[in-house]
Amino acid sequence: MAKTGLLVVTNPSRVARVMPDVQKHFLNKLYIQYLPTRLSRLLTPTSSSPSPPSPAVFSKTVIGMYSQTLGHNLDVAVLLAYLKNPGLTTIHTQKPIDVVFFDQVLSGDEMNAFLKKCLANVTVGCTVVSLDNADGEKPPEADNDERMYDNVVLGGTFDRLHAGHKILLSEAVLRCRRKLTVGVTDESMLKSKCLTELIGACHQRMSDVLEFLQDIDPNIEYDVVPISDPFGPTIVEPSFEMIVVSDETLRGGLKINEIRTEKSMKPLVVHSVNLLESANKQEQEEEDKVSSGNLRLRVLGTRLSKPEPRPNLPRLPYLIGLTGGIASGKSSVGRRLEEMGAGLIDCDSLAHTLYKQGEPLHGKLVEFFGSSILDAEGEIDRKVLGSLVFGDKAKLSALNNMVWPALWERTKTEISKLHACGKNIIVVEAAVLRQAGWEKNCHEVWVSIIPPAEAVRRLKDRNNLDEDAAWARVSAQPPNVEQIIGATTVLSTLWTYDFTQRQVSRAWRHLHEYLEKEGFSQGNKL
Ligand SMILES: CC(C)(COP(=O)(O)OP(=O)(O)OC[C@H]1O[C@@H](n2cnc3c(N)ncnc32)[C@H](O)[C@@H]1O)[C@@H](O)C(=O)NCCC(=O)NCCS
Ligand SMILES: Nc1ncnc2c1ncn2[C@@H]1O[C@H](COP(=O)(O)OP(=O)(O)OP(=O)(O)O)[C@@H](O)[C@H]1O
Repeated sequence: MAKTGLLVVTNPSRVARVMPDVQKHFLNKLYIQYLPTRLSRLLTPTSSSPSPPSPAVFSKTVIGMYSQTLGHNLDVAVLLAYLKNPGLTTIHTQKPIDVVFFDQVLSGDEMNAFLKKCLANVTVGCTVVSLDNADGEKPPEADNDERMYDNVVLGGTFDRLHAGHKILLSEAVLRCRRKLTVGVTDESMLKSKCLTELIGACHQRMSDVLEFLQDIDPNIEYDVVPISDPFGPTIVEPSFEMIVVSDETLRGGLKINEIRTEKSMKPLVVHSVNLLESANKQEQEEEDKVSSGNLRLRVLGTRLSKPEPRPNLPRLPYLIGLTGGIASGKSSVGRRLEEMGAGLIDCDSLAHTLYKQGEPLHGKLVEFFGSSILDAEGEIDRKVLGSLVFGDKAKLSALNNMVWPALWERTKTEISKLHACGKNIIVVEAAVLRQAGWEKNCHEVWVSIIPPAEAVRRLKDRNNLDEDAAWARVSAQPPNVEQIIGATTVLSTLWTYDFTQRQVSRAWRHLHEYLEKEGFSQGNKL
């Protein structure tokens, strides 16, 4: 079950040291509360100090704490409400806390008193752990930019909210007194992003941002809005005072100010944060910075969802429908799976055998389309047939209605043959898997994707098509976002052959783990 922890730190430089102990508790979410004044202050509050420091002084501390949790695969949220309002005596979290860690040795009484008095949301069996870590590391320096603003703004895509995003959002919250507006890019702005198909829906990203913000400081007003250009509300709303950007988006902030000045609006204070570098690059294809693109790359070849139950199918042979757009690399993925031990059926090649003279389909097609589709030897000329159906929906659908059922019958025969030869996992590679409704005949679907522009490039190379003809082919197909709906595994052949191989190996390994866990093997070799 998902577990949530709270790490109470008195020395923020010690987070990295205590993380391995925290990890032993199998958490998936970790709140961090930095208490610059000692715990005893929270337990026996006196009147708050006459002039608490500006929360902005904690900027480097907060950034430092996020950096120290990198590589631990945990959803971390550094709580800011208490740092902004030292008079608060209770720590609020949206998720109930199952375990509280302290970065210092405390008595059982002290820890239980903290649990009772200072935490608003704990589970019934919440436990406390005192992590014995000697002092040593110096706390980070305070930030000397102490300015705060009533109205702060920032923007982003915020896919798979990561530590870089959280730093940016925290910088805004620390400096915001009243209202924070966050622009979240809608689908129209994502076309050029790598693996754009794997970016979450705009409403989901907006709700993740809002949940994070309400966790770290529930005491300011949030307005999270979709944006469909790089400026969002910043060029129409005069009340904004400060914008938070990073080194890489600084130019966007400056452009906003150019436009505001042209429109006689006060320019924004542009607060820029350094890019957070990645601590654990897992693939050489990843960027050096912490990024959503890296997280999307890591998803390739993993299991995205549980397959829908298929009570209509025998448990073995286990059938994987492999599909994807034209030139997306289906065949090369299929071949790799075959090398790893799967049975492979290439429906495209199989279809060609059905067109041969003597096959029932041959006669049916001649009857429907006429003998003009035959070549001198009496074989069906697929090019001529293609030209008859291309651009004529009714004819294309008539052809499909003849070919698809016959092709699935032949596929079933091939499946039986491969199973009889000992293949318990069989890959059915078919470009038309979805359109023909064959996903229901398979236990699960895997999809290979590449950006449309790359498909065009490959078609020009491989099929000698000109640019327009290549685009016509690519555009006639269902887009990648539709192809991946319900797929358990997504792969992409956009990078090197070696990276494709690593994705396929990962997918094959994860599939075996899943099949073993679900009892598909029943003693059979998979
Ligand atoms: C057009 C914009 C909003 C699109 O956002 P983008 O797709 O880059 O968002 P993404 O989710 O990748 O990142 C969001 C923000 O976090 C920053 N960020 C991302 N990774 C990191 C990191 N590792 N370290 C620090 N900051 C990071 C980005 O630089 C960006 O500022 C952005 O690029 C931009 O130009 N921002 C400046 C202007 C602005 O904020 N406009 C909207 C105002 S509502
Ligand atoms: N990293 C890569 N992994 C696999 N294939 C790649 C890669 N890079 C380029 N390609 C090329 O992409 C082209 C398309 O691959 P393939 O024939 O496997 O696709 P396909 O989806 O089966 O195509 P189609 O449906 O058009 O028959 C091939 O020419 C292949 O060499």
